[in-house]
Amino acid sequence: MEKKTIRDVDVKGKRVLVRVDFNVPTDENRQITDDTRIRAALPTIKYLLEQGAKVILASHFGRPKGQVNEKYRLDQVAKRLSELLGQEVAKTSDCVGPEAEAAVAALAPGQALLLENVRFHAEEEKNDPEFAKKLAALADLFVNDAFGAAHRAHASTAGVAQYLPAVAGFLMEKEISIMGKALANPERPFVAIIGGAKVSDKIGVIQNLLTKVDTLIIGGGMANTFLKAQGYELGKSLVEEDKVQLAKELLATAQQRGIELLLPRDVVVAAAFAPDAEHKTVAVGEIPADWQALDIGPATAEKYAGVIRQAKTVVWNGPMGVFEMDAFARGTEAVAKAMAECPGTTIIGGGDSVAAVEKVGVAEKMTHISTGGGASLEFLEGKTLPGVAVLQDK
Ligand SMILES: Nc1ncnc2c1ncn2[C@@H]1O[C@H](COP(=O)(O)OP(=O)(O)O)[C@@H](O)[C@H]1O
Ligand SMILES: O=C(OP(=O)(O)O)[C@H](O)COP(=O)(O)O
Repeated sequence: MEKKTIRDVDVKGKRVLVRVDFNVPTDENRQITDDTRIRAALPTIKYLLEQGAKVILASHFGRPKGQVNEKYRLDQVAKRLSELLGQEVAKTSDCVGPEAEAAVAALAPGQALLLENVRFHAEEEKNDPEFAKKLAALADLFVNDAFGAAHRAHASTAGVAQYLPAVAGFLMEKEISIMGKALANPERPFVAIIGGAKVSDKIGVIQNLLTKVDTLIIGGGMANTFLKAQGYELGKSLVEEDKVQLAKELLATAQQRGIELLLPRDVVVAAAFAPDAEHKTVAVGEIPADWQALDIGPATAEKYAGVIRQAKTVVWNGPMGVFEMDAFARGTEAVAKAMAECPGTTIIGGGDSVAAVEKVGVAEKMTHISTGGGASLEFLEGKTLPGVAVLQDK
């Protein structure tokens, strides 16, 4: 369903409440270590300012559990945003109440302010209607640009839309249109690569993708459970014993539907789960009893890369191995490089895979890198995201 966006409404002179996801990583000195999410919201913010709107930004930051916590104030974010916009962005010390109301009343068209962390109020995550009403009372229009938080049915992501007309910002529009098109109407061959630690985290994603893709590539720790389902011995590798039966069913489903499901044929095994552990490449049938598989092997990586390069649409979520340790990062790097070489639509679904493409230095080569980890997973599961559902249809 196509959603109305800020292009479809008149915003001139209006007070516009924009929910953004400024939940950025910071270091121990509260300095922002990656401002991607702030940059990603700039097109929406700049457009609204240029159109003469009064822009009121709201975001969560961390998980302060409904209480004021100095560690989770948004001052650094307001500072960085001011630098990126080239204009001062005021910041309030609470997201509702007299100070916030006064700050909004003082806004001129073309000015922006950032409200304090909405999660300082327990009512936010409870999606409390009275709290949503207070937030809504600050504005004339609600714009949701927080794709990364769109899987949360909270007051500032969903509740406010009960009281204000609600439309999508440009980031939200981009996320749902690129990933939506890939799922609904992909150019084929459509290849999905799913990795990461556990099958249990991605059951829904695999099930949904098995109704859409031509080829499903599986790597990372979760591949072990599938290999176990095929009868291989995995030694000390991470295997979810209680998911082996499910893996068998998923393998059968793929076969029935004529979907190619690729699993590792060789793996890098290590004598211990450590960066400097002794390691070697073996065929999947030859994993020593005391060793563990921590990466896909070179033959598997080459096979996967070949399939990825030929694809017209590729979606990737989750690393192929323990890529944080250099010795077990080759498989993930090979997938990242193949994605960069693929001339089709290439989509990275958040989480660790984003870190992997950045490490390899190929982030700019991707068609789209989602700003949401959990949100993109739920999107790929085919779920309706609450923060999207509340927006007006076109
Ligand atoms: N073979 C493996 N054995 C153990 N852990 C693995 C293996 N392959 C990948 N991992 C781990 O999986 C983690 C990422 O999993 P996950 O959180 O599911 O991915 P994402 O964040 O991309 O969704 C990484 O920390 C990585 O080290
Ligand atoms: O960082 C986020 O999620 P992500 O790590 O899954 O991308 C979002 O800002 C959502 O945060 P939350 O998981 O505390 O609701």
